[in-house]
Amino acid sequence: MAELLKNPHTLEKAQKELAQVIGRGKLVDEVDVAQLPYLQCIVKEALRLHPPVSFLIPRKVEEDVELCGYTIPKGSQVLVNVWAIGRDSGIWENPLDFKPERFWESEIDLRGRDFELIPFGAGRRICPGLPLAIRMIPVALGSLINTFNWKLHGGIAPNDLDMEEKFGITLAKAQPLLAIPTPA
Ligand code: HEM
Repeated sequence: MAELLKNPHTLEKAQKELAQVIGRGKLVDEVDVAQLPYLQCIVKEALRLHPPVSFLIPRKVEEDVELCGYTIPKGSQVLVNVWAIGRDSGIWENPLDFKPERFWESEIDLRGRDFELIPFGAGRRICPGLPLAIRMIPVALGSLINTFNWKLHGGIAPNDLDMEEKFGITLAKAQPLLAIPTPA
């Protein structure tokens, strides 16, 4: 929601897609999501820039491993910084821009298959809540933006919205988002 309110053209584009596919003012149903590719791109882009779990569960290396020219000795603890991967300019063009369109023509998926986008982790300890989350996030977000018009509290201009983050076990917005809904 914060990124959508910071980037009103993206919000408008998502609302337009929803209006065309399910009709303005309606709640999104799980079956609608497959027909809402832009909404799905928004979810990917939000999880790329703001992964709620910024470090994966630590892994321990069971035997010496050679990886990309590095030797990782047996017994090492490996911490995977998903937050940094999502902002790596060697992988993403203009990584700090919120640009859901980067996923339009892309096959990159967030189910742990493409290591540049692993907000749910990967492998044996991948998040078991993934199937629930990837169904519920677009339903909840899509319903919020399709049934209400939104503006920032206190007349804050979109560009001035404070997006600072607070690191903890999960990543949170340092300043809570204050947004005002009016019925669509
Ligand atoms: C946006 C939503 C969510 C995100 C981004 C997320 C992300 C993650 C990540 C990154 C991990 C660590 C995976 C790894 O180290 O490879 C994890 C683990 C876990 N998640 Fe989630 N999660 C989400 C929602 C959920 C939900 C809805 C549930 C439960 C209903 C859940 C339950 C768990 C559990 C139990 C683990 C530990 C799994 C293990 O250690 O074997 N998560 N999650």
